[in-house]
Amino acid sequence: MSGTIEVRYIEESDYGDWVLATRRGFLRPPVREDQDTSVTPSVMGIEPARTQGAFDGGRCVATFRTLPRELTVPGGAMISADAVSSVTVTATHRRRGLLSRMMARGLAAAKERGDAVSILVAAEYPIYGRFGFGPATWVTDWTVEIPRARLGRHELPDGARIDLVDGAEVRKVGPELHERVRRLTPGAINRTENFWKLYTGEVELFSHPWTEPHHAVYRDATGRVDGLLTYAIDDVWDGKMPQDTLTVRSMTATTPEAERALWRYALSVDWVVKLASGSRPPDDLLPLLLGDPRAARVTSHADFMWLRVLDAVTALEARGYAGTGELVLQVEDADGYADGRWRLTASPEGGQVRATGAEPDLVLDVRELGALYLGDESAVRLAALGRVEERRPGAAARADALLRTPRRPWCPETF
Ligand SMILES: CC(=O)SCCNC(=O)CCNC(=O)[C@H](O)C(C)(C)COP(=O)(O)OP(=O)(O)OC[C@H]1O[C@@H](n2cnc3c(N)ncnc32)[C@H](O)[C@@H]1OP(=O)(O)O
Repeated sequence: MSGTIEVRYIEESDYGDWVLATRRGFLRPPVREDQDTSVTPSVMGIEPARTQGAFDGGRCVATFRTLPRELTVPGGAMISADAVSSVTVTATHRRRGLLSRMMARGLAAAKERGDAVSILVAAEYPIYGRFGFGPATWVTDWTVEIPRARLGRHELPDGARIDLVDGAEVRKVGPELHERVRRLTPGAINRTENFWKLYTGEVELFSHPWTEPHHAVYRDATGRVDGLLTYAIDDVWDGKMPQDTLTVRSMTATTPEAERALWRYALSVDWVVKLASGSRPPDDLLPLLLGDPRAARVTSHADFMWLRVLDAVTALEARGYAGTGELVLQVEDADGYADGRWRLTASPEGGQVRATGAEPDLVLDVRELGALYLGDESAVRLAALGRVEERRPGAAARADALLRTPRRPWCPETF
């Protein structure tokens, strides 16, 4: 019975047991006695005050933690986000309400701290809607058949260059580059020092054995680092013919020039016949950069970052709006956090949100607000699905004109 199981914030003395529980929950092989997992908590950046465990007879059987993150919203502002991670329940203890208990406590703590939203990367689609989260960003993975791509000859812009660098150099230039990338990318979050250590293999997580990747840095004519591509290449030969695949681990850039140049570089490495793009924004330049876009086949297209609005006023006032207009939204939130009827007055100068008694234009659950918030989902589409109720004709289209963004939001990493 879940009543006999204690759900609580952990202490340092729980670290070892808690880490083993996350491994069990994520179905990783059991740890042998001679294997040392003691470094894992510091690499993961565990903060006991934000880390819960469920304990049955003193043994950890469920895990849940949150990370303090800044989330870029449309318009370029950054809001404080409670990033949920390491959610597991051991197979013997599933479906007894342990996730529900940890989530209820986690969301209450985030609201109390003043976080405007909670975010997470969902392992499976059906898990988090019931807790008020909606899919806010999506990702597409492509596989490019390079011999069919018709890339043509191409030059770097005058004075620009691409250099292969080692992990130490990435730790020097990567953080500053990402600070610029994330300001330009609604849906992106800040990266910690630990992120860069893991990215470059300076430290390793016991659960993720490391293989050294290649790093290519794009510099513009002034020497400014505008892009970073990290990739691995396998070494496959068929008789005397190379059949290598280049797999992108990460690619971010601050300018379209850098992005185009890094894709072209990756698509023109000798011996490589296939490129696996990794998870990209669905409107990535990649397919249309090819002479034959059909050479890029979609290998996966799925929801990625889910978002739960905790404070409708702060969240909606923080983001930018392309158009000018007013909208009365009735947000239904069973947990009460974002519940209310809100009048949004938006213009390119910003948004103002006030509680109102006026008739609503749209009635929607907080999940749908999460899906709409970063500009990715369409209110017209949700209305057609019956998930947003349009009380005034044309209100969903007006909402789209205010909320949607020219490029789709994207979160470049799992957290
Ligand atoms: C942000 C991240 O870390 S994502 C990683 C999530 N973790 C995983 O996927 C690891 C494998 N799965 C698990 O560990 C567990 O199944 C969890 C954490 C997903 C769910 O934990 P549980 O304690 O079983 O969830 P809980 O009992 O609170 O379920 C609440 C409700 O959600 C439903 N639910 C929970 N998980 C799922 C799921 N994977 N698919 C569909 N429904 C689900 C339950 O059926 C229940 O519904 P009900 O109230 O109508 O009966």
